[in-house]
Amino acid sequence: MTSTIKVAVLGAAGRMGTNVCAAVEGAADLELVARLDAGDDIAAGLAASGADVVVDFTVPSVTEANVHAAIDAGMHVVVGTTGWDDDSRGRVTDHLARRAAEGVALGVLIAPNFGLSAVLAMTFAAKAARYFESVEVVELHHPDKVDAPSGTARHTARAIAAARAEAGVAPSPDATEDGWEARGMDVDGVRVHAVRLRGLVAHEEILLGNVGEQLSIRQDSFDRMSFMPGVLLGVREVGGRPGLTVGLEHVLDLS
Ligand SMILES: NC(=O)C1=CN([C@@H]2O[C@H](COP(=O)(O)OP(=O)(O)OC[C@H]3O[C@@H](n4cnc5c(N)ncnc54)[C@H](OP(=O)(O)O)[C@@H]3O)[C@@H](O)[C@H]2O)C=CC1
Ligand SMILES: O=C(O)C1=N[C@H](C(=O)O)C[C@H](O)C1
Repeated sequence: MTSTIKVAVLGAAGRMGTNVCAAVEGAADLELVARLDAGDDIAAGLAASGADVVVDFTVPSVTEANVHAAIDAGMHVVVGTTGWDDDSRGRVTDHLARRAAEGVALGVLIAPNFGLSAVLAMTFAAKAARYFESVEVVELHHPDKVDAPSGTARHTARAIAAARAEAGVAPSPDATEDGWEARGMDVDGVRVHAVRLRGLVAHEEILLGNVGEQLSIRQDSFDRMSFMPGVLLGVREVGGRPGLTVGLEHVLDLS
């Protein structure tokens, strides 16, 4: 008989956390052992839970501390929260290496987006990026989102920039002088624009242009249920992937 994976959810009362708790409870091979949220003692709650895997959908200001607490507790981690950069990811990699040296092999998966449509849109955009003179990213979200641009848009822009650099493609042409906020945020040389609109959930469009033609790659998450298959896949897979993995595309083997 195979044993169930015990799961603790951080940010359990939030928009994503609520859905994750329900998805875990609905999966026969998973067991929800803790719902922790703001005001809880995360380290004590994790220690009491006996979780195998911790899922974090909290806020950018606390997610890194939560991940380190989970690693200290000897638990694998699946992270959907945004706000990560090279420095914070590096500290997680170092912490995992120290734990591995102690004989505790743990996996952390940080995925800016767990939606299949979003992961595929990012992958297709990176593949197309070398063939177009211009490329820009537009992300569109609900107005209760605390950060901008989205983690997905940053991840998309980074992947596009890396693909263009590898192919030796010139920067997108732009005659605008410096200081024009309307041109969006420069993420590794790719312009990213953020829309906040009541009624939206999570959406992204990547625009690629050449003389006389345009390719638009668009994905829409109309419901947070769209993220759940990816989250559950991450929970099932993270224990078999020691170290830090960034992006669900690596778990899906789309890279
Ligand atoms: N990777 C992906 O596929 C997706 C990622 N996201 C990201 O997930 C994150 C959460 O989004 P969303 O659910 O919409 O946000 P919510 O604000 O609805 O949920 C966040 C929850 O975390 C709680 N929280 C705050 N501080 C702590 C803490 N120290 N410990 C534990 N819990 C805490 C909040 O409590 P309180 O409200 O009381 O402060 C709240 O209940 C965001 O970064 C978002 O961008 C969202 C959707 C998909
Ligand atoms: O806050 C959200 O809602 C979302 N956040 C993630 C992001 O910033 O990319 C993922 C998705 O876009 C929904």
